[in-house]
This record gives sequence, C-alpha cells and structure tokens, in this order.
Amino acid sequence: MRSAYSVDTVRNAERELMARLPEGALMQRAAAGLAAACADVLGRVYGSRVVLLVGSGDNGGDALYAGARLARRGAGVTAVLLAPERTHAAGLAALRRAGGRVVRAGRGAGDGRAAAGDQGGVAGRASGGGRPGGEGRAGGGGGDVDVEGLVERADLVVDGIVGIGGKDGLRPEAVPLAAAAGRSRGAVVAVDLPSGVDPGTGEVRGVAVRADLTVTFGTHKPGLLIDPAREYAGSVRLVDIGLELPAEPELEALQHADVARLLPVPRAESDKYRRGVVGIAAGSARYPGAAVLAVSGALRGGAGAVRYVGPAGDAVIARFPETLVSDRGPKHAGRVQAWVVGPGAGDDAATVGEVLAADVPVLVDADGLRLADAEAVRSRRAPTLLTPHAGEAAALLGVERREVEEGRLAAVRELAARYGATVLLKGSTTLVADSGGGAVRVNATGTSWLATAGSGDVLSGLAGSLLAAGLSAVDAGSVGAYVHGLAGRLAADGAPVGAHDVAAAIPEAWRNVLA
Ligand SMILES: NC(=O)C1=CN([C@@H]2O[C@H](COP(=O)(O)OP(=O)(O)OC[C@H]3O[C@@H](n4cnc5c(N)ncnc54)[C@H](O)[C@@H]3O)[C@@H](O)[C@H]2O)[C@@H](O)CC1
Ligand SMILES: [K+]
Repeated sequence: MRSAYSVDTVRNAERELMARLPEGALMQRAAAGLAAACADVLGRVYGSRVVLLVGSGDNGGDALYAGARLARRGAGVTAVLLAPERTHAAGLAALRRAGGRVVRAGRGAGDGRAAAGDQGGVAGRASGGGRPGGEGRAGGGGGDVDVEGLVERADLVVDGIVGIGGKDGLRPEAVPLAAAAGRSRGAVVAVDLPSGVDPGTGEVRGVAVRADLTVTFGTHKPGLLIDPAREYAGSVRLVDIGLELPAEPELEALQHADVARLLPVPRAESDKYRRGVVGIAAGSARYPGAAVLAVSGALRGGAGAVRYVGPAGDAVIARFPETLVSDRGPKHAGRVQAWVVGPGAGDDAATVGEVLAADVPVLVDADGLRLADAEAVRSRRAPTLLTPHAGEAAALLGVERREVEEGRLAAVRELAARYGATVLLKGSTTLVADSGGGAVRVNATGTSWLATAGSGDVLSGLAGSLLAAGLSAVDAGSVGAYVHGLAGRLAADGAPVGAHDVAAAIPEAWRNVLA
C-alpha cells in the first residue's frame, strides 16, 4: 500500500522530529537520499553537468546540499538561484565549499544574466571539478550566463524551486526555468514534488515542472498520487527521513500485492452460490447495450453467477448465455448477494427504489444516481457504493462540474458524508471515500483510453461482482477500479478501444495482478 499524508500532518511530524535532532540533521537526511537518487540517475557522477533550480525555501536547501554532495564526487554543479537574497544560506555555503558555481535566474522571463557577485571565485573551481566544456558564456568570471541554455544542456536538472510550501502554481520568474527543464536533454529530478503542482490536491494551474523522477521525503504527498500532478512527478522514490506519522493516512493507493490479497479466489468447497450471485438491474429498451456491458464486467468480477433483471434480457442472453435472466423485477428475481442498479436505466425510478430497499450491498451508477432517493440511500443498513463521474457528482452536490474537477478530494468526501455511502468518483485517478471518513483510496491504473462510452458500465458490473463475492464497499470499489484500469491499459496498448474490449481484458488484468 502506498500512502500519502497531508501537508499539515507532514509539517507536524517534521516539527516533532526536528525538536529531537541536531540542527539541520533532517535536511541532511533528505539531501543524502536525494543525492543518492541523482547519482543513480546519472550513472557516472564524475564529470557530469548538474544544474540546480533553487527557490527560496527549504526545498531549495535540499537541492543545494544534494548538489554539494554531487560536486564533491566530481560533478560540475551550477545552482540557479530564483531569489538570491532569500536562498537557504547554509545550503548555499555548502555548495560553494564543495566547488559548486552559483548564478542567478534573472528578473525577467529568463533574461539569463548572471550576477557577478554570486559567481565570484567559484566558477573556476566548478570547472576544476570535472565540468566538461561546452557551456560557452557560462564559464569565466562574471560575463553573461545563458541560464536557460545551461538547463537545456545539463545531464541532470534538479528541481528545488518549491516543495510542500507551494501554492497557486509557479511564480512567473520560475516559469522559463520550468520550460527549459522540459526542453533539457538530461533527466529532471524533482525535490519532494514537481514545482508548480498543488501538494495537497494534485491540481496544476499553469506551468509546472515535468520530472522523470520525484524524490519525496518521509511520505508521499497527496499531489503525487492524484492527477494531473501525478503525471508531472514521473516515477516516485520515497526517502525515509524518520518521520513518525499517524496510523491513518489521508490517501492510500493499492498496489499489485494489495489487490492480489483482496481478489476473491474460489476454494475447493466453493460453488456458484458460495462465490456470490450478483444482480444487475440495468438497461432499458432505449439503452440495452448498458445492460450487456454491465453483465460483461460482472461475469469477470469473481461472483459465481450473474442475474440480469430488466428489459434487455434478450440482448444479454444473446451475448452471454450463462446469465440468469428474469423480467420479474428485482424483488422477485431470486437471491443475490449484491445488486448493481442504474446503467442505462433511463427513467425507471421504481426499479432503483426496489433495489435500494433490498438488504444487501448495492452499487448505484449512471441514471440510478439521478433516480435514487437520497433519503432511501441514507437510511440503508447494508453497504451502498455510488459511482459517479465528475458531472454526476456535481449534480448530486448541486455545484458546477468545474468545482468537482478542481477539488476532487473534497468532493468525494463531501458526497460520502452527505449520502452516508461509499463513493467512487471516476476520473483519470479514481477516488474512493467511505462515509465514516478515514483514508481515501486513490487509483491510478487507468488510462485516458478508458474515457469511452460504456466503460463505466463495465466497471459497475465488475465492482458489483466483487461486492457479491464479499468485499467491502471500499475494497470492491478500489479493487474494481484497479483491475478495470489495468484491463483498459492492456486492451488499449496505445490504441483506441471499445468498452467490450476492456471487459474482455479483465481476465488478463486479473492474471497480471496475481502473477
Ligand atoms: N517537511 C519535512 O519533513 C522536510 C522538508 N524538507 C524540505 O522542505 C520543503 C519545504 O520547505 P519550505 O517550507 O521552506 O517550503 P518550500 O521550499 O516548498 O517553498 C517555500 C518558499 O517557496 C516560495 N514559493 C511558494 N510558492 C511558490 C511558487 N509557486 N513559485 C515559486 N516560489 C514559491 C515561497 O516564497 C517560500 O519562500 C519540503 O518540500 C522539502 O523539500 C526537507 O528538507 C526535510 C524534511
Ligand atoms: K520541487
């Protein structure tokens, strides 16, 4: 399980730990881990060209100390200061002692001027530290420095512009450097977080650094697990700095091993009823396809049998003859261990009401979300799993869709609390929140190819089947999203797919998880 703690929690833990450690010890731990990761990325440290982008806070301090370590190993290290008068002083002194060179970023949009005073006396030693030639005007002692060119030609760019102290996107003076890092032929390693992303929510406003690797300290931050920020982070390496964190994180992300433990696997004594029967009340004369797709997901979700109830029985049987079909409504369909209601349901509020009255776990999706009576959901005793996308979530909350998209974490928690239900908010990273609070599960296995008609119907069947097999609503939702996302990736493999392809790839995803 990968977990993330909020910025406030991280800062508290940091304070407690710092009170027990000698001054600067924590930053040294972070810098040592960062330098080791940079060395791994470089392969050969001696003679490499490293550029540090250094902001005004401790994030910049980490970069400077790590840069000093690399300079001592023979790298030619240049620190580009965004706020020279507010740079981490001890880190800067350490870099200078190690032979690093210092330039300033310049006030305008990358005017590329070096401050002679900042360079004084260190440029020569940086070249002595193995800096290969080719930096043209950057050498020497006080001439113009093409800062963006330096960044572009570096073997490694270390992004220490801003970390957990960041908010409201990158400041204008940092934007040209982030863009230059994007053009760099070398690797980009972000310190703690890619600068410009919101650490707590994963929002990205405007330009942010795109990293190949993010070295994060103590714990993941929510922004490293939630899109769009997650995509800016590249791969993420966690450095243990000894933080003592509360038992319950703010976010948790299942990994292969967690999902493997949760997937229902039949035992020798299992029969179809013990494995669970899932009921699918979906589809309408107008939308028979939704029923077929929900059943296609359910058949691959681990339940022993799938019952279908509704007007699309012929279409379902034609495609999946193993389905138990009934047209007598949910109440008279026979026993099920969980229901899925809503995909393609049109305006059939009666069926939604009937399913909500059943004392078994229920998953409500699509039209069902609009048709469900809020009080009927709140008063249920058995688990309820609501699976809206951003637009449906916005309608349930009575806000604009944009509001949900900009604050997905807050939206999913609010919905879960209001409905007294587990809520799975679909999106490129899917979030699953329980009504009782606690950690929100985040799933990032999905692919943008999954944004295709009917893909949600497949997920509802799959997660409903997992509910019937005995998983809790949170587990069924998060395991369902994980397997569904992986199936989407496997089916797409870089090309467009239809929802039925995603359903067909579920067994392969399942095997991939168990392998
Ligand atoms: N919390 C921890 O446990 C540890 C934190 N460390 C480092 O310290 C960092 C936090 O340091 P700080 O609290 O000093 O905060 P940051 O260094 O993240 O940023 C604060 C500074 O950046 C400037 N800034 C804010 N938003 C900006 C933006 N959008 N563009 C450009 N500049 C911006 C602010 O003026 C402020 O001076 C962490 O991210 C991590 O790298 C590590 O040294 C070790 C342990
Ligand atoms: K950073």
